Amino acid sequence: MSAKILIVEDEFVVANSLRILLRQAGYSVGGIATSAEEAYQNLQQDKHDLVLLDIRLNGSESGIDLARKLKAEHIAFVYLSANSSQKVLEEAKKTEPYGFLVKPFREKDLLVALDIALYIHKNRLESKLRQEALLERQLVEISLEDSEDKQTFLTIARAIRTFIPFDLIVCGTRPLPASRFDDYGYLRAGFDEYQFIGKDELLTISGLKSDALSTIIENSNTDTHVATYYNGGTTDATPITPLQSVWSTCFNIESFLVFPVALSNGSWAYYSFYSRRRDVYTQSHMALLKHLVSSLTRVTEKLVRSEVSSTSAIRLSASGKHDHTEGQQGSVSEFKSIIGKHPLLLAALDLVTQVAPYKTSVLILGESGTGKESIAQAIHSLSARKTGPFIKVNCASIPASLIESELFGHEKGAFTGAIEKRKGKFEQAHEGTLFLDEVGEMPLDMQVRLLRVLQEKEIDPIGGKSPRKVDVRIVAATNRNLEREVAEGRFRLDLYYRLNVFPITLPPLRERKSDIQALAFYFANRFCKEFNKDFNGISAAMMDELEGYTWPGNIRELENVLERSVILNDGKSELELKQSLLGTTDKVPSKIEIETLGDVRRIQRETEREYLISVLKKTKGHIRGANGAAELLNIKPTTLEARLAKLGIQREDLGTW
Ligand SMILES: Nc1ncnc2c1ncn2[C@@H]1O[C@H](COP(=O)(O)OP(=O)(O)OP(=O)(O)O)[C@@H](O)[C@H]1O
Repeated sequence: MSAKILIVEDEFVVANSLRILLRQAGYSVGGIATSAEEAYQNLQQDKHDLVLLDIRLNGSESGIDLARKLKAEHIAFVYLSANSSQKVLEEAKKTEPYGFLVKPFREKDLLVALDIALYIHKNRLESKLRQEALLERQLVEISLEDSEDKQTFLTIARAIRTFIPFDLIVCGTRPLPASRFDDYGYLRAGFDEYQFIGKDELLTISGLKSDALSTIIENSNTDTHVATYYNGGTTDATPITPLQSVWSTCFNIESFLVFPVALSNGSWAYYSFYSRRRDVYTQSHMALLKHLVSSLTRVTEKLVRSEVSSTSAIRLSASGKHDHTEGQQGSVSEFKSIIGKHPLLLAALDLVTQVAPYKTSVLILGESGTGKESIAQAIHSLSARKTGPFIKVNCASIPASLIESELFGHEKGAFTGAIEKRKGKFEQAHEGTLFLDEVGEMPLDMQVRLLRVLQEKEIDPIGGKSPRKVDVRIVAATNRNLEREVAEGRFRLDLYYRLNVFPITLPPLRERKSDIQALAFYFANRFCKEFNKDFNGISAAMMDELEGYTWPGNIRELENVLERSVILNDGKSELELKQSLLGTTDKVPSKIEIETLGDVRRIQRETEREYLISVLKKTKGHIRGANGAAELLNIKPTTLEARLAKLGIQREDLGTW
């Protein structure tokens, strides 16, 4: 059955020619609307698969206003606009369109954009519906479990977090008498680590006296309405209550969302999701909660102990002594080697758990060394394909002439030098995951072939007689800005959309500096074990410098710095930087140009080289034995020899002593 499309366009001539074109291409056109209001009526009367949307429309609402509603209702839409100013594009981008075409466009571009939009929509919708059904089932199961209230709330929080991100989740009932404060919550302290926050904790963290908190509560009996809040403003202009202000200030909150649930005894329970990031909450989060309201009510009834007091208030049992930390870091074992608790990292890991079980293609974006490969591996390990192969292809390192045979394989004799049949990476990854690293570097002609494989799910080995079916999940990664690559003609738009079904962006290390210490200790421990040395901590000066540096090479660079520090350490004292990261000591010229990751690596190598040469000079070139360089450095002679070879250090470099 052909997809049904609604055209929302205020210029009749344009709309009519679109209608003709779409019908010729085999689509069914449900109607033409000239304003957002008219479009809305159309959509309520009739189900459409996709909306083609102009930004400037008749009436008070723009295409972008309409898009927000479409997004909340999971209706696919593609913008068609003559307006491509940066400001409009940015506003439009926030609505997460399925495509954007700038008028005038070619017929071919429109048809490709529609094909891709419908593909993405089908994939997103399928995974969303499966996930919603899963969450609904989880909530029902939680409502049947026999556990204590605090634990029940934590289980609810854990189930919801991949759908509605939060750094702090709070629940409470209203009306709330000033004499009693029953709200409580969990602060997310790691991927699966939560800290309980009740009245005592809030008083300690806020520094408020009990009386002051009571006054705040008296003035905070919120109305029973749904709202999202952005950095001080609210979606419906309702003022933030003093109590919400306290939570926000104490935990550096930038945006929050409140969802009330009506209880059978006439009172209300409130769920508040707080985030340290701006503009996190959207209408689609609200739509999800509304969709789940019956299972959420059921589980909330269980959560709220019906202890009807004289004021007929409901009490949430959050009193008594509490453990401060519930759950444990890394209970999802696939994440055990992914260190960090920064909200940006946790948000990315939540997306990983959300998408991993499905076959959906994933595009991992992030600068070099941010952990893209580690995340690709976690996606594989969390999927049903985990027992199948995980095959990596680095698209940047294969010469253009070999990439086709590398990916698709060849038959014996297919070309000069093909002395035997060879399976390509796609076939090797059958029933597993193919990780296309640095996909932005793939030559354009290979992009066409890759797109065909993704569409047809079959490969054509070079010299083969017929195509072969392959069942492969694609996870691609790039450190390039693919949108810019598309704009500059180096990356195909259709492949971009096909790969970008589920993007996950990893933050650079300089944006998650609070993780540097944990990462540094993790790497220090790992390398000390590897080099068989005792770990005696990291000096305060070194830690200051690690935290002050901007890390152009991200986690990989930090890992290298720690490896070098461990090698250069005597195994008896704290780790130190033998060379400033900022290149400020006299060994490195102060006006050193550090522009690329290559520069960073070069400087690291030079520093290590100089240090090892200076140690070897002290030992008069002796590596082994008592007072040899290996003993001074407290590493195995074979390890030192391997390092010397890697750094190209030879006897001549030591000069005379
Ligand atoms: N969160 C993390 N915790 C601990 N180690 C990490 C983390 N993220 C990455 N690493 C380590 O940092 C190094 C670089 O990570 P990885 O190779 O996954 O980065 P990448 O983004 O794929 O790099 P590139 O773009 O250069 O291919 C690896 O040794 C990896 O194990």
